[in-house]
Amino acid sequence: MTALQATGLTHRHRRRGPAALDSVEFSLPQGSICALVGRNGAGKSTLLELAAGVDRPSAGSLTVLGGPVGATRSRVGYLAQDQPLDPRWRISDVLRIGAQLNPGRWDAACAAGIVEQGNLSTRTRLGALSRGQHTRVALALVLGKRPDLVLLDEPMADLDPLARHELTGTLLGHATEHGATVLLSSHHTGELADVCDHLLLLDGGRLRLSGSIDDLLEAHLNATGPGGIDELAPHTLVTHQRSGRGTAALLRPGGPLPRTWHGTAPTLDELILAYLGSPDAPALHLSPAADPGPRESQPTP
Ligand SMILES: Nc1ncnc2c1ncn2[C@@H]1O[C@H](COP(=O)(O)OP(=O)(O)OP(=O)(O)O)[C@@H](O)[C@H]1O
Repeated sequence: MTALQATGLTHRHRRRGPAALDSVEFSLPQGSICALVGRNGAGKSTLLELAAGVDRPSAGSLTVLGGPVGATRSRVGYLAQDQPLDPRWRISDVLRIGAQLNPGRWDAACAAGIVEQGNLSTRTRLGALSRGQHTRVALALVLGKRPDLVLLDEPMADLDPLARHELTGTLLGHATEHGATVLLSSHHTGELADVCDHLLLLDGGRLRLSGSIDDLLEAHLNATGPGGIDELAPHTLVTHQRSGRGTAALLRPGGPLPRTWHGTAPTLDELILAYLGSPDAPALHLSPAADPGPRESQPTP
């Protein structure tokens, strides 16, 4: 089943303003853990807000857990970038409200466990917490709901490395145990390969890369060789650099490399940086396995 399906998804925050999302199309299989990446202002938060039902798309459609956004909201957990929790509340108030708002779904032990892991007393007021501790409590509220779809807007930004490690483990444990789908935005691209199996890369409101990370990496090569890029004509160049010894390129192979060239598999970090640094490289959308196969599209000027 598809957890999230966007068709022609377009959103303007102001009626005549620029499109924060422009004709975005993707489908995210249930159970996937998807990284949502892009530069500042790329449209990541906007996409998460639409999926969470905070805002409605200006055009196109978004299907969540097989239904319209409003109909499935009780099964969706959303952690916004600015978590709007009252600083006067104690942690115990948050856990109580979580239980009240989610009758029949609330996992008190899971929520309490996330709080305890951070050595936090439930009597502490939210206003007395550091940003990272505040994020931990907000995550307890989101995961305690046992959501089928977890939407996280830069959840790890304020966390120390150990807390990041612990909460990533908790998140993956939740996803595995409940077959939940996770969509998380992040600027920590180096850490995503260990956590995620799918990727959505947004740039200026347009989707530039989508698909399973394994398939996307397999579709690219780091190529180095003594000649210039004129020797790489059958391949789709994403980025290239001339150095003293020749040329280094990240490309989509369109056949074997020239004999004097050497190819290695890129890392996810290299792939993301290459696309972010090359706004004119053509987009690549690799559909989930059940669909007919790769669709390539040229960016619209
Ligand atoms: N409430 C709003 N009113 C008007 N424009 C907005 C609003 N929220 C976002 N935008 C604009 O929409 C575009 C996408 O913003 P969005 O917050 O979705 O980007 P982002 O990828 O999450 O960025 P960041 O990495 O900085 O969090 C930006 O140009 C931003 O200025």
